[in-house]
Amino acid sequence: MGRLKPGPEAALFAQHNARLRPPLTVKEIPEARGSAAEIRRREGAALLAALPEGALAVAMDLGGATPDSEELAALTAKWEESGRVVAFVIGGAEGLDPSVLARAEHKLSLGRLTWPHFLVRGLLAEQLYRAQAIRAGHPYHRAWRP
Ligand SMILES: C[S@@+](CC[C@H](N)C(=O)[O-])C[C@H]1O[C@@H](n2cnc3c(N)ncnc32)[C@H](O)[C@@H]1O
Repeated sequence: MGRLKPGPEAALFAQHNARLRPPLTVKEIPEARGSAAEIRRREGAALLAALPEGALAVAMDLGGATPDSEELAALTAKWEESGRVVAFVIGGAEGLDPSVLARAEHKLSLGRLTWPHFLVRGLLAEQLYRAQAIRAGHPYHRAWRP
C-alpha cells in the first residue's frame, strides 16, 4: 500500500531489489481515506483487484508464520516451483483487511514487531535476496549460531 517517495526507504528497497533475480515488480496502490474500518475495506478491495490472475498471494502480516531465513529459502523454492506469479501483499497503516488475509495462501510475518509498511518493502527484498543466496550457497548468508 502507498506511494513510496524517494528517500532512505526507497533506497533500501532499490539496493536489495537490484540484486534479486528476477527483481520484484512493485504495484503501488494509493492509500484510502475514511474510518480505520473503511480504509481497510477500500484498500483490501484495491489490493485484491491488483492481484494478477492466478497469483500465489503471500500476505505480509504480523499474525503470519515466522520462518527463519533457511525456512524462508525453502518456502520460496516451493513457491517458485508452483510456476505461478508470487505476489507479496503489504498493507497500509491500518493493516490488511480480512478479505485479503482470506485470499492469501500464505501469511508471512517478519517477527512480532510492527514495522512501517514502507520499511517492510525493503526488509522483504533483503530477505528474498538472502533466500536466493542460501539456495545458491552464496556466502552472503552466514548461518553460524553459537
Ligand atoms: C504499520 S503496519 C500495520 C499495522 C496494523 N496495526 C496491523 O496489525 O497489521 C503496515 C503493514 O506492514 C506490514 N508489516 C508490518 N510489520 C510487519 C511484520 N512484523 N511482519 C509482516 N508484515 C508486517 C503488514 O503488511 C502491515 O499491514
